[in-house]
Amino acid sequence: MSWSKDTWQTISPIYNRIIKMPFIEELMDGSLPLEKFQFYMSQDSAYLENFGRALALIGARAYDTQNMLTFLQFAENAIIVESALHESYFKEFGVSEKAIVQPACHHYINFLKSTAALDNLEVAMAAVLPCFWIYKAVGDYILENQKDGENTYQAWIDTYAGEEFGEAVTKAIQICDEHAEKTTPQIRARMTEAFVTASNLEYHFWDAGYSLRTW
Ligand SMILES: Cc1ncc(CO)c(N)n1
Repeated sequence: MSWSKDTWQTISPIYNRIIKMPFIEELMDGSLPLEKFQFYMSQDSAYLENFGRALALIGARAYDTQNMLTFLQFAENAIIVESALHESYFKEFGVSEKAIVQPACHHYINFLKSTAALDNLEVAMAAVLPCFWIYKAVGDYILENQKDGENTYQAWIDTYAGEEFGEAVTKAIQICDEHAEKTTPQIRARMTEAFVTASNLEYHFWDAGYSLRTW
C-alpha cells in the first residue's frame, strides 16, 4: 500500500471525529454562530500567511526544480487565499484586522514552520499534507451532505470542495508518496508521525473556533 493510503487509514479516527464536530455540522447547515466563524476566520488569516511561509521554505529545500516550483506555487496560492479572505470574508463577516494569534493557531503554525525549517524535507512535506488533504475531504463531505437552500458559508465550502484545490491536493499527495518511497523506514515513520500531529492540530483549530479559545 502507498504511504499516503496507509497514513490516511492511521488518521481516519481523527478525520471521523472532525466531520462530527459541531463546528463542521453547523457550518454544513449554515447555523454556525457568526462569532465562531469570525474567530475562525481571523485565526485562519494568520494561519494561511504562515502556512505560505512554511510552503515557501519547503520549496527552497526541494531536491529538484520541479518540486521547488510546485511548492512555491502552493505558497503563492496560500497568500492568494489569504488576501481573498481579507477582500471578501473580512468585509462580509465583519472580521476586524490583525487578531492576536490564539493558542491552537499558534501551536499549529509554529509546528509547521519549525518542521519546515529543521526537519528532514520528507517529514516537512508530510507535515503540511493534512492542511491540503483534510480540507479537501471536509469540503467534499460538506458539499455531499448539506441540505439544499441558502448557506451563509457556501463560498467557504466551495473553495475547498472545488476542483482547483482538488488538483493541488492530488499533487501534494503524489509528491509525498514519491518521497516516502525513496527514503528510509525511519524517516518514513517520522513522516507518518508528522502527518498525525498535523491532523490533530487541524482538529484543535476547529475546536478552538467553536469554543472561542483564547490565551
Ligand atoms: C487551519 C487550516 N488548515 C488548512 C487550511 C487549508 O489550506 C486552512 N485554510 N486552514
